[in-house]
Amino acid sequence: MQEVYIDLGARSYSIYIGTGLLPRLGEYLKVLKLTPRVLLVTNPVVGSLYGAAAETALGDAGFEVIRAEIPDGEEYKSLATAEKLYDLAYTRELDRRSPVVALGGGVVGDLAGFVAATYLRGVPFIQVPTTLLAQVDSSVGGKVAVNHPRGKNIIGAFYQPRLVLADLDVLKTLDPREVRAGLAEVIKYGVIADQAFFTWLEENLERLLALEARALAHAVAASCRIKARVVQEDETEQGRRAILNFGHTLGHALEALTGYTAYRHGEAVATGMAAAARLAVALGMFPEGDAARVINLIRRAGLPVEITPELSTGDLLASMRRDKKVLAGRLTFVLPVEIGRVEIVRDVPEETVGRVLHLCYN
Ligand SMILES: NC(=O)c1ccc[n+]([C@@H]2O[C@H](COP(=O)([O-])OP(=O)(O)OC[C@H]3O[C@@H](n4cnc5c(N)ncnc54)[C@H](O)[C@@H]3O)[C@@H](O)[C@H]2O)c1
Ligand SMILES: O=C(O)C(=O)C[C@@H](O)[C@H](O)[C@H](O)COP(=O)(O)O
Ligand SMILES: [Zn+2]
Repeated sequence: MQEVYIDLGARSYSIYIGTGLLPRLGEYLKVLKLTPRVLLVTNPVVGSLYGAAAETALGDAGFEVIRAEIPDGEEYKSLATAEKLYDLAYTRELDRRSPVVALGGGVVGDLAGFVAATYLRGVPFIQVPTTLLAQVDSSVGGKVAVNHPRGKNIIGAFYQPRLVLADLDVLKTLDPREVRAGLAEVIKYGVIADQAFFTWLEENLERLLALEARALAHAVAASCRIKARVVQEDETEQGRRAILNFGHTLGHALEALTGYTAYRHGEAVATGMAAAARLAVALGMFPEGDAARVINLIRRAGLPVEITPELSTGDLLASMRRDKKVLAGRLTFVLPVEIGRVEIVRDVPEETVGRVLHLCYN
């Protein structure tokens, strides 16, 4: 088992990564000084696979579990779904020390975290991420949110979990498409912060696609360490944290413009990272050979590097103008200068962005 500690003063916590952790969920919660009633938020897919194990673990430790299953899908990461959870929490008399436990991927985690941040102005929140993407990214760092129909994660908060329990065993039941989507965010860490990790990914990608245990453990822990470092430096994204948004300016536009149903988040980010690499080359910031390495690794992971043709450049630009990184109307991108280092670039000319987007249609 590996522990990654994220040092945020009073909001510090540990991320535990290893096998056999889900059956020990109750033990981990017991030391957090909570009241016994737990709201376990999951979805029908994860609930049928792991809900019973989580309930047994919590029950054995003396907790009373109220299980809430939200429908599966990004389109349900919404205020309407959150409202249903508020109703349940109120009806079942959850108090200020009743924990909300998210058992699922990033959709469950972001939504449950948003409810935990806002119900009674904040109750304890625990992340039990069950997708690769959630273990390497969404369960860590405290961004919780729901989507607006037109904009991704538009309604949200910074609200740190008290604990993250990443059990690698649960990744065995993931659909291969979800493994690939998770790898997009893993590749992101190599590009933004760690050239050696990027090279390791080039050399070990097939082991990860095959869910080889040692490779997975390394990739999850390395990713969490990078994310922890960035979040410790800039918890509420006043500046540098935005590097974690590499590939997301276009990625979020693709998700929102397709009604949150066409792309997995990781697939949209993969397309956005390929476009950002091309944009950095067009701006003379990033060597063409390095862009080719980034795009090639994304392709090898079975992820898209081209935009679905029916989305127009105009619609994409309009959506990207509403990105959260935009200040005073200036389009903002996270762009690589070398593998392992990115810069936050404001005022990228729209004409150049439009030209690069054209290169991204298949
Ligand atoms: N808060 C953050 O910092 C952050 C970071 C990255 C992504 N996100 C958000 O995370 C979301 C994407 O998360 P995701 O990729 O995990 O998608 P997801 O939550 O939709 O899960 C993907 C699919 O896998 C299924 N699933 C989950 N665990 C499983 C398991 N162990 N076995 C079998 N099936 C399983 C789910 O039911 C779902 O169908 C997006 O909303 C994105 O915006 C947030
Ligand atoms: O933790 C962060 O910071 C990130 O940007 C991680 C991203 O992978 C994630 O998709 C996040 O939810 C995007 O945040 P947003 O502020 O652009 O909505
Ligand atoms: Zn992301």
